[in-house]
Amino acid sequence: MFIEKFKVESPNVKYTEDEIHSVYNYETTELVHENKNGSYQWTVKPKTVQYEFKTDIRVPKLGGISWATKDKVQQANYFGSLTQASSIRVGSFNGEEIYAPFKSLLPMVNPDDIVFGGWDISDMNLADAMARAKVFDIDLQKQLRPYMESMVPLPGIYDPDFIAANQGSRANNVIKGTKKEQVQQIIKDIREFKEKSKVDRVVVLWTANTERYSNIVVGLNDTMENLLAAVEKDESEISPSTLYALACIYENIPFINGSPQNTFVPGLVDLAIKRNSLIGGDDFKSGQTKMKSVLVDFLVGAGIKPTSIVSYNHLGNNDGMNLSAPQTFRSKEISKSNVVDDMVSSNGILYEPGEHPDHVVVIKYVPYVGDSKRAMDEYTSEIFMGGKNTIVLHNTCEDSLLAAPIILDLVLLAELSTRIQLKGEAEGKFHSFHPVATILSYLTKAPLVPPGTPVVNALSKQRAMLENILRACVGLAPENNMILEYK
Ligand SMILES: NC(=O)c1ccc[n+]([C@@H]2O[C@H](COP(=O)([O-])OP(=O)(O)OC[C@H]3O[C@@H](n4cnc5c(N)ncnc54)[C@H](O)[C@@H]3O)[C@@H](O)[C@H]2O)c1
Ligand SMILES: O=P([O-])([O-])O[C@@H]1[C@@H](O)[C@H](O)[C@@H](O)[C@H](O)[C@@H]1O
Repeated sequence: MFIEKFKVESPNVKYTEDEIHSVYNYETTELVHENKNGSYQWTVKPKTVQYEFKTDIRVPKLGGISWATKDKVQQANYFGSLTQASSIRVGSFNGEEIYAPFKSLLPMVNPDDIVFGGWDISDMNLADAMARAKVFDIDLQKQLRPYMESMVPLPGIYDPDFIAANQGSRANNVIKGTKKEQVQQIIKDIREFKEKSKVDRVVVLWTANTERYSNIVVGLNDTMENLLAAVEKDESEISPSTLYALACIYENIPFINGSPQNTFVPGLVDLAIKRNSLIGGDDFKSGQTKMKSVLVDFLVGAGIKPTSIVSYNHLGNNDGMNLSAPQTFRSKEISKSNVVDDMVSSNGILYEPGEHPDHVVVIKYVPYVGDSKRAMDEYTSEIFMGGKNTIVLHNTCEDSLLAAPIILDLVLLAELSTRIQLKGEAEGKFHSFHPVATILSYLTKAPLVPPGTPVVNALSKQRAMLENILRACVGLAPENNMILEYK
């Protein structure tokens, strides 16, 4: 059964006009590794830590359509969005499992209230850009055109050294000046957008081209002080994405990197932490990699040993054209390759220390297929008694239609997470989550995490983490799938 909304009645949950306050017992474990009588022993101690959560439920104002296709009249939807189109289990009723919308857990911005704006190094209006992208059906494009042709991107920060040379022909809408002046212009743009649109909050995402990795140089971008000094000196090795992120951190506006490059150089992470300004990324987890973080988790979790993973895809959109350059492809190859590391290292029965599957990533640019990405994967694994198992997957999808709902979720969840405060029993006062937003990891290929903390890529764990944190905010226990009532 499916219900639209619910309210939690518990001594641990209090609803006021402006917030939800919950007291939550976090069940975790404390591990001790000690030498006992000459041999080391691991001791696992169950531990309960009481937290309090406060969620501001005053949802800010961040802007229905049908169209004919060759098959039917298609209604607009948010399929592919975790917050808008997935559900959570709230319990059992008369022997029936009861589910509710994921978004019913906590008040979230209504996507229809989002006002869009942004920058692009191309001055093409969004209606013509929509036509150039060839993603939407023609009847939908015709209906959207009146709303989009007046939307022209603000000039962007362009540096040909960081993206493929083939992008140069579209760079006719760029901010001139030094890097410091460019950052100041982005700040000015943000303030003017906020004033003109009358929105309450702003979230900025990098949905621009994949850049090459920035070189991490001691004295340039390794610390906050060095990075800011480098901007003052107009140092060349500071990428456009890092400059946009810097502007957002100055304005305390969440900045999320939807691409694989290392926008968040160490000095920028330092600054975000110092200013408690949310940063998140990297690289939207939308298709082939999302599947990989499910399949490898399943295989390793089943005691089957993946030994070879080959991920090939070709696509013909502008992203694919930009990725046809070695230096930008390398950024994507890194984010698509590291996604199995946590799952492999979780099973010392299958893998020796340091052992990992052969893993190859190939991306080719084939203009004819446009946004219809064709992904082909081959997973070879060792099974019982020396057997071999090979799984081959073929996956065709409009790459942009997979990414758009991910982008929406990143905006909504980043905004929501800035309204959550928490306090451990040993802490004196409430505080926000750590500004490096690990909570967004379900949506990214290469989750950005606070320095020295674990990276989790297994999709089921990422989703459970996110759902259970939001459940804790309304005093609900983690979903443990035990359903002991029926056992
Ligand atoms: N399924 C997906 O579409 C998907 C999945 C994961 C990651 N990504 C990443 O998302 C990003 C965008 O993908 P896309 O398919 O929309 O690409 P796209 O090429 O269609 O759009 C990128 C836009 O960014 C603009 N641009 C480039 N440099 C800029 C700058 N410095 N400032 C402002 N604008 C700039 C380009 O002119 C272009 O219009 C890429 O990095 C891609 O790797 C996409
Ligand atoms: O998300 P995913 O399908 O694993 O990875 C995709 C790549 O396979 C594709 O080549 C690239 O253009 C997209 O930006 C996206 O990163």
